[in-house]
Amino acid sequence: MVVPSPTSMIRTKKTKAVGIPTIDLSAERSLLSELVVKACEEYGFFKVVNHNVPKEVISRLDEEGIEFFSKNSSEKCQAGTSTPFGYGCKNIGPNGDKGELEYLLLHSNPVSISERSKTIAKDHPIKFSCIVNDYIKAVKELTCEILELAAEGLWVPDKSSLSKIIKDEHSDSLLRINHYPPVKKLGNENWDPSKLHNSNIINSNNTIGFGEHSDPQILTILRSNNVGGLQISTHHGLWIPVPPDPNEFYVMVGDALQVLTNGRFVSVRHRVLTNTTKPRMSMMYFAAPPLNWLISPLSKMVTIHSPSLYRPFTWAQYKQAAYALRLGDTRLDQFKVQKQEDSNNEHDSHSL
Ligand SMILES: C=C1C[C@]23C[C@@]1(O)CC[C@H]2[C@@]12CCC[C@@](C)(C(=O)O1)[C@H]2[C@@H]3C(=O)O
Ligand SMILES: O=C(O)CCC(=O)C(=O)O
Ligand SMILES: [Fe+2]
Repeated sequence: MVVPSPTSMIRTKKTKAVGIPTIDLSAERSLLSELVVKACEEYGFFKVVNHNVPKEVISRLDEEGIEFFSKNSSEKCQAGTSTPFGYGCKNIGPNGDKGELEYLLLHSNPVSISERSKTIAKDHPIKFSCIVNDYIKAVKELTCEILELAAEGLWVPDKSSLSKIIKDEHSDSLLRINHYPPVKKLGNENWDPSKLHNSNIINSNNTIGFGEHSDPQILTILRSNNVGGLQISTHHGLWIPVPPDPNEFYVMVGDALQVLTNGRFVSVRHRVLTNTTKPRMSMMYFAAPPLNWLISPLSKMVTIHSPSLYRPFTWAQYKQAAYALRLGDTRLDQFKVQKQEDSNNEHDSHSL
């Protein structure tokens, strides 16, 4: 069932109740597929409960994250500076984006994990890789289950047309563990508005942990400790705080799924604000296609009345475009099919 969770209910100025959908995966399948499609259409975001990811798989990765981030900075830097994989601190991506966080970014490939484990967990690399692999295996199964439900709900003839992209052995999926140390509220005596310029301070209480963006991949499966800060933007541009829940997962529609569904699902824009007293730790599985996978709307999503909105591109081309842009940029614009009138106008202006 989709039930707006009471803690996530907030009221806009027009006193409209807005709640994040929660989907109980133990419900009946035909109902579930409808609910997944509805949540993906309305928010591009929902929470799943009764997800079958074992508690120990989650708690063991949690412990590894806590142990790693409690090390001193020179020890953490030995994990290799993020280019893009390894340890990163404050710098997000290659184009000058910054946030009040540190993170570990890993490729989901077991060979890559095994290599990275030697520098991330020097004294127990094999244990660390097993814990990471177990977590990835479990969340990958959850991702495939959700993608199969989505395909069923969209009445796509081949129910595996989305999940098979993630199941491919060359899938470019990633795992990221983010750690947001608390950022103290500025006392009035320190309050210098000139310092606001170009900084991550958005008001006197919170700083930006991770700036507004959408995830480029197909689906993101997110889990965090009990400290909030994540916010999602509704299709109307309203920011909704997401209540933290260490036992459950949140699911986000990414840009690639927006294309595969020909815009019926829209990737969710989100951001993280830091807490003033407590550290937030979150872990994201970014489910992605193989690099050479050609991404274009599923044929069922293209009709005479809803022609393809995007031109086909490979995941490698999309990644290249994403990495050439800033975090908050809308990268999909570059891949949109131009409307007939636009191209006519363009033609007119050229011929002037
Ligand atoms: C600024 C950037 C960081 C990012 C790559 C990018 O150029 C634009 C997309 C960003 C993002 C957001 C979701 C997770 C992530 C790993 C990804 O695939 O795209 C990050 C990239 C990153 O942190 O390297
Ligand atoms: O840390 C979070 O809760 C979300 C981080 C995020 O959006 C990302 O890493 O892409
Ligand atoms: Fe994100």
